[in-house]
This record gives sequence, structure tokens and C-alpha cells, in this order.
Amino acid sequence: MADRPTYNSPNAVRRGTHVGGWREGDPVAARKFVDIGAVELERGGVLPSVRVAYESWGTLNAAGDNAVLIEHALTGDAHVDGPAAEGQPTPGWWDGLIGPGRYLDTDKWYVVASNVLGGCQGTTGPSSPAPDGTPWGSRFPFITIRDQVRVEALLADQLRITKFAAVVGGSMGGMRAIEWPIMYPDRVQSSVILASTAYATSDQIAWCAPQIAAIKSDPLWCGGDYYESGDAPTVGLGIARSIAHVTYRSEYELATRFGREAQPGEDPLGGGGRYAIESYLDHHRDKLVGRFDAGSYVVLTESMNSHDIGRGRGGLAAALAKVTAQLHIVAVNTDRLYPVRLSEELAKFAPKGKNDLTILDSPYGHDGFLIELDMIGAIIKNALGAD
Ligand SMILES: CC(=O)SCCNC(=O)CCNC(=O)[C@H](O)C(C)(C)COP(=O)(O)OP(=O)(O)OC[C@H]1O[C@@H](n2cnc3c(N)ncnc32)[C@H](O)[C@@H]1OP(=O)(O)O
Ligand SMILES: N[C@@H](CCO)C(=O)O
Repeated sequence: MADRPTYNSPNAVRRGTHVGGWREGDPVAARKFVDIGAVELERGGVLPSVRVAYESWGTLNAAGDNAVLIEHALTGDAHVDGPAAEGQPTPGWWDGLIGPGRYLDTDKWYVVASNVLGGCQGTTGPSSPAPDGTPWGSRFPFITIRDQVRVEALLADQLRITKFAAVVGGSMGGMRAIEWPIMYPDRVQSSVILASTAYATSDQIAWCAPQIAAIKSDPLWCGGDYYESGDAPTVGLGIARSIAHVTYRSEYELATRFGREAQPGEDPLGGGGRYAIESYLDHHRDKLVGRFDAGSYVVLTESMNSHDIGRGRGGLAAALAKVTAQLHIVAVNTDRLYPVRLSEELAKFAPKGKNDLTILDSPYGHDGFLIELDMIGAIIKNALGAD
């Protein structure tokens, strides 16, 4: 392994493998689990014995309608709020949002976040055991954003949630937040759709193509069946993350923050060293590879590419005509991956008087939806009708 990058996360090398993510037997931190049984998939077939990992905050009322669903993005997880812990590699990605008196006030709201179908943090995904006890790997079926939402609805049934006061998500989470009021109009009061889109664009699919290719061309990919080999395609996954991370930030931010600076102590002008921006990308590559699974990355990326609320529904306008929930659509002005025009298009076709569009002024690009906690928190609080 000497010729492969070393990864500095404490989770990078675990149980003799480089496969990132949560595995049966690992510490559970705040995770809870529900078995929801078999799930019929949009593109055909049935996924048997689906397990969902989730976290929750606050208390569900007797009517089951004070619930708020938080939807994580591609490499996020159910740990929206709280510190990192054993069994939980990252602190909450919106740490400080949820709690008594906070933007999402748990004196009033029952907040739930689940790990997505196909992921690697405890909900069934390609690294989970199939019925024969070995990892699904290449046998894991093609899943869509709608399948992910169907799984969340089955979780809601088990938790006795009758209606969500709000479904909130950014990026891939925003894809689920817009699918929810279309698939289950009677179960959603409002949706907050951050830095997202009604359909994956050609440009977004294009950025994903070299990411998937990088993973699949890693010799350790083994067609997706590497889980029992003791090693994983971490180089391919790392390249995928580096490509993706650039698209998550704005050109302006990178220019003003890193410029042409050399990484301290390194000489990029023929000395074999790195520019600071290269070092920064390496850092994020290492962190992601330490906590995430390549198979999940491929499965979830392909499900993002499938996203199109108009598919099989007569197009965008016809799909949105089903929506009775209030849609709060939020774009980041510097987002080059999910540009503002996509949120404007969603707002244009959403039912009149049932949507509003906010354009956040942030230098951070697509990741602005993760970083601008106070702006996002105020929007969520407002969506819930709180002062
Ligand atoms: C919903 C979800 O998907 S969330 C899941 C969590 N998301 C992620 O992890 C995505 C990857 N991470 C990110 O995109 C970002 O870190 C965010 C959005 C979480 C936070 O963004 P920011 O606060 O702007 O952090 P930023 O991107 O500047 O990264 C800071 C890190 O880069 C490191 N760094 C900065 N400059 C350099 C450099 N020149 N060389 C090496 N490392 C560097 C910092 O030391 C810091 O390290 P740490 O996070 O290990 O403490
Ligand atoms: N940084 C986020 C952005 C994707 O939208 C993630 O990794 O999930």
C-alpha cells in the first residue's frame, strides 16, 4: 500500500480495511435503527429487508404532525447537530441549528434525519449485507431519488409521523425535499429546497462522469465487489472528491483565499511541492476517503443523475401542479454547480402563491448551504411560521 495515498482520518483504516462508512458492530453514537422491510423500486425490482439509520431530536406529539425532516446531501449523514463521537466521524453539518430555543426549536418540533438509502452510514447500501450475508456490492440495484423518499416515508410510518411541518434539504437533500410534496402531497406542509434543482442538468451529470470514471478505473474497484478483499478503491474515490469539491466552492472564493500561494514549506515551481489550493483539496480528499464508501458514492451519484421531477408525470409543470405544500426555494448567488437559474425555474413553475425564492449572498458557492448557518436557520424558522 506504500504507493497509495495515506489518509489521516482516524476512521481511514478500520478493521483491516480501507472501506469508509459505518458497519454492523461499529459503535452507534446517536444512531437509531428501524427495519422497514422490502421496498419496491421505481426502476423495477424489490430491495428486501431495508434498514434505516436515523437520529432525532425533540418529542413527537400525539397527532404525529409536529415533525420536521432534515435531508442530508451526497456525503452527509443523519448527524445534523452535535459533536463528533465514537461511531460518528463528523460533527453535525448544521451544528447549532437544533435544540431548545434554537432555529429548530425542540420545545416545539420533533426533528428527524435519516441516512439515505444507498449510503454508508447504517441505512442499507452497497456495503450492507445482502440476504446471503455477503455485501451487496455490484448486486445493489439502481435506485432513484424517489426510492430514497419512499424509504423515508416508510420510516415516517414506523415513527408514527402523520405529516411533516417541513421537509428541509440542500443539494441532493433538496432533490428529496422537492420530491416529497409531489409524492406525498398530504404529508408535507412545507418544503425548504436549498441549492438544488427540479432535475439534474447536463452540466451536473457531466461533472459526475469523471468522478464515477475515477472510481471505476481504480484497480481495486473490482466491478464494485471489493468489500471482502480487505481494500477499497480509495484513490478513485479521492480523485472523485477532489473534482467534486472544486465545484462546491466559487471561483471567487478560491482566488481570494488561496490565490497562487504555495503551500507553506513546499515549492510548486519545479520543486515537487503543491500550491495551497492543491493541499486544501488533498485535505478534503483525505477526510472524505476516511469516512465514505466508494460504492455508495457511485450509487448515490447515479441516483442524483436520475433526478427529474417531471419524469413519467407529464413534465415539470404537471409534476409541480400536484404540490399543495408551500415551497421555500433558496439559491446561493455564487453556486456554479446548481446555479440560481435552476431555483428560478423551479419557482416559475411552482403553483402561484405557494412558493417563494430567496437568493443568498455568500462567497462560498454551492457549499454556502452548509456554511451560512444563520441565514439558513432563519429561513427554516420562517418556513415553520415562527417569529
Ligand atoms: C449535508 C452534507 O453533505 S454535509 C457533510 C459534511 N460535508 C462535508 O464534509 C463536505 C466537505 N467539506 C466541506 O465541504 C467543507 O469543509 C464544509 C462545507 C463542511 C465547511 O466549509 P468551511 O468551513 O469553509 O471549511 P473549509 O472548506 O475551509 O475547510 C477547512 C479545512 O481545510 C483545511 N485547510 C485549509 N487550507 C488548507 C491547506 N492549504 N492545506 C490543507 N488543509 C487546508 C483546514 O485546516 C480545515 O481542516 P479541518 O476541517 O480538518 O479542520
Ligand atoms: N459538501 C456536500 C456538497 C454536496 O452537495 C457533500 O459532500 O455532500
